[in-house]
Amino acid sequence: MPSRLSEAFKDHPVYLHHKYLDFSSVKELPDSYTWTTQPEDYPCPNSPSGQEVTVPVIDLHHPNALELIGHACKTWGAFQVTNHGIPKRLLDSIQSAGKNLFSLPVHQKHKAARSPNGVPGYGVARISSFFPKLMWSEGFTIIGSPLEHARQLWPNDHAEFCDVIEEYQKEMRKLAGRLMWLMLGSLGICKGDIKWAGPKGDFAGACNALQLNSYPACPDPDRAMGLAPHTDSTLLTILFQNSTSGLQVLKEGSGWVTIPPIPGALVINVGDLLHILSNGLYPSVLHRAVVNRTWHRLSVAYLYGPPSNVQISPLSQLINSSNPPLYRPVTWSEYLGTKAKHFNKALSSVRLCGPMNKLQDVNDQIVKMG
Ligand SMILES: C=C1C[C@]23C[C@@]1(O)CC[C@H]2[C@@]12CCC[C@@](C)(C(=O)O1)[C@H]2[C@@H]3C(=O)O
Ligand SMILES: O=C(O)CCC(=O)C(=O)O
Ligand SMILES: [Fe+2]
Repeated sequence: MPSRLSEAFKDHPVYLHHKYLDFSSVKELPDSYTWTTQPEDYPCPNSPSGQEVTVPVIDLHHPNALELIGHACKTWGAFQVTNHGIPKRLLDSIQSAGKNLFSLPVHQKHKAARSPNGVPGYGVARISSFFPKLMWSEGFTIIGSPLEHARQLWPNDHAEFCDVIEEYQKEMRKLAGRLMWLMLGSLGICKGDIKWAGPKGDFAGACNALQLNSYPACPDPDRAMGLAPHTDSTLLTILFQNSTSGLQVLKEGSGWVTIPPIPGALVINVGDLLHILSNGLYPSVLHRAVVNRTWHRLSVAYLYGPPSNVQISPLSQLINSSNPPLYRPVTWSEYLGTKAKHFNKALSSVRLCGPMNKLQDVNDQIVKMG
């Protein structure tokens, strides 16, 4: 069983046999990037009442932030936060760092290519192998220090990139710990209840991955897909998006709902491990990224999880005779391996027999496309 995050995929290599595209030179969408969709893939974008719906925007200094977050996790599995303490300067810097990286020539980016059974490096989303068509995006994954790959990208000139990434990781770690206690607090869980949060309750052993996503402007956006529908295999994900919209979440009864970029705000997604920890009370959110004809879009996802060897299972405080545990214990590394093998069936594959009609995993509704 792999014990480190960077080894999570060693038993599930992904070989993607295709030439990387120089997106900027493509004038017509190639067939391999053309997604054919059925009308039911696009459920009505507004609520049945005709009212516009959008995920809650929560000021972290609001006196009722805890309750607002609990409600957002239960009903949406996603929300935006403001007043989160991440300086605007750092958000601007991470955006420039991402822009510099993705605007390098294709052959240069390939020098930092992700290996088939590895996690860090440049490449297409790992979930690509589950879809017959390619996604109109490229990504760069960082686990721990960015140094090794940054050196391959900029042999003499990587210090600034590394400094920004390291500061971003440090600030995100603090924010993720804060959000964890707000989310857990809203479930009635207190500091002493989570042993792996460590003696200071700062989740010092938590693991993370940083994913930079680039979505170039696309000649035929209605037939392309930036990032296919998926849930994150995390406790929570903190997502920065530039000023171009594209992120959508699936909301029951409303269909795909766009999360509009708000300057300075960050998007928080509930991941599969929080789904398990909360025994399904906070369901992980199915989301995707669409593309557009005019604007380049950049997003930076901070994927946050427990120490890789800690077993995550439904919290005992949430279990009683009418609420039996719905999931078996699983480590983050093991779950990532399961996801690499079963993708949208990963959550059901760790589910214990239970009242399936009471709670359906969001992944069971995953949209068939391609
Ligand atoms: C920790 C991780 C979650 C992730 C796989 C990874 O090892 C690093 C990349 C992450 C990411 C980002 C884009 C979407 C996603 C589904 C993918 O293909 O790579 C997620 C993975 C995940 O949450 O399962
Ligand atoms: O680009 C986005 O908005 C979504 C990115 C995402 O879902 C991810 O990196 O896991
Ligand atoms: Fe995601």
